[in-house]
Amino acid sequence: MEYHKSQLLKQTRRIDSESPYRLLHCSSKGDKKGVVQELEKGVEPTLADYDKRTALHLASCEGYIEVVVLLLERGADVNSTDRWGRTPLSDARSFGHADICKILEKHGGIDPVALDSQMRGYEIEYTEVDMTEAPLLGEGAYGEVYLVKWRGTEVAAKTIRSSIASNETVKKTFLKELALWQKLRHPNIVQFLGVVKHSDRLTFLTEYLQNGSLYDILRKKGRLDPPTAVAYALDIARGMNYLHQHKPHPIIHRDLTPRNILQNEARHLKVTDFGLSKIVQEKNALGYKMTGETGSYRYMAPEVYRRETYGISVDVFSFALVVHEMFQGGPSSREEAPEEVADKRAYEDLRPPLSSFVYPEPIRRLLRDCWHKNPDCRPTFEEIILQLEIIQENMQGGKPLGSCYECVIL
Ligand SMILES: Nc1ncnc2c1ncn2[C@@H]1O[C@H](COP(=O)(O)OP(=O)(O)OP(=O)(O)O)[C@@H](O)[C@H]1O
Repeated sequence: MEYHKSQLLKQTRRIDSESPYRLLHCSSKGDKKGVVQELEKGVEPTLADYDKRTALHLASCEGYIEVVVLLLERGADVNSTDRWGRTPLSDARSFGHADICKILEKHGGIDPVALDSQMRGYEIEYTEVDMTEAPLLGEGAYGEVYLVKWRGTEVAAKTIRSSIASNETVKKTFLKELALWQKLRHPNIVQFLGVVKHSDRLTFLTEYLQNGSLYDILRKKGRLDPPTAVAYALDIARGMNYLHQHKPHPIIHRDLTPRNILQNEARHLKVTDFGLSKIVQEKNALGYKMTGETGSYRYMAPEVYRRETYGISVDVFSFALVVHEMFQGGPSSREEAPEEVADKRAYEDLRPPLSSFVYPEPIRRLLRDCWHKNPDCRPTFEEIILQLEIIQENMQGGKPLGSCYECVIL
């Protein structure tokens, strides 16, 4: 950026060894020794030039990692903003210094510039949403969901608890996930509509799905008949395939459960709340924090539970458990605590039973592949869709599906 160059030139001209601005000069040159000398002379690490640019801004945009660490250790303000409203993290991002970004983020660094540009285009005026006497649709780990009217249409308003949203890092992560969600469009992905501006709480709108969650449906109806279960499985797999094939990077849901799958009036299922599970509901003295462990225990892939590195196939594992529940009418090992179930799956390789009375042979095969203990052996959603389409065709064509005694279609 041009202003950085002219900035450096101006600074170089006016620097002499006695000037406190030598701290800025040394930081912009990566001269760690010089920075130490200046700080030891008593120059404040928060010193800024007339553009309000600090030593941390300069070291961050020039990519001097050691100087960045040193300045942070000596009390530099990680979120000081310059005349253009940029923080050191904004600079490190613009110049592609990923390592420095990580360090700044670890110290609570935020990037208001990026957030602003992400927010633009999907902000909804508070006055456009009538939340008075809005009926409550449900409550989850992050907050409540209300049925509201926006531009004459019924939509769902998700409010995020202030105990979560008041933590700047968590809020930033949330907004980042929402910015990503905003770009997605697929018939099996719940449509994100926007973030409500000037609300006293962090609130966002999504399309409203009249029939509620798959969790509610299974509680009401119990076991689904095989053609319905296969049609639902296809809906979920198509939505998930869209997420996994997202460019430039796949989107991992991390918390695919019957509660995060909703049904519309036409009885099609749509996946919701992906990525939000990164913000785990674990409270410490500072509020909610993020940990490596994400998602609900009952549907958690063993590698996630063991806190190993993981990839997109964690969602395939969860998908298998959701499909299993649709045929069975609810989760297996209901009496056991979810964490205990996850523990047994991770360390004893335990999986739910696949009775031949309930599960047609091709479904049994598919589920075994999908919850395979080796993540690399699990099929992709693209492969799952192909298999489910064949199963569906055979059902519609009246071909016997194998040893599912209750559901052979003749
Ligand atoms: N877009 C929507 N349309 C209709 N109902 C919804 C919508 N979003 C959520 N709900 C209802 O509100 C309930 C709470 O949703 P929320 O996403 O906050 O939590 P959850 O998914 O049930 O649980 P968790 O937060 O642990 O994932 C859901 O179970 C569902 O019944």
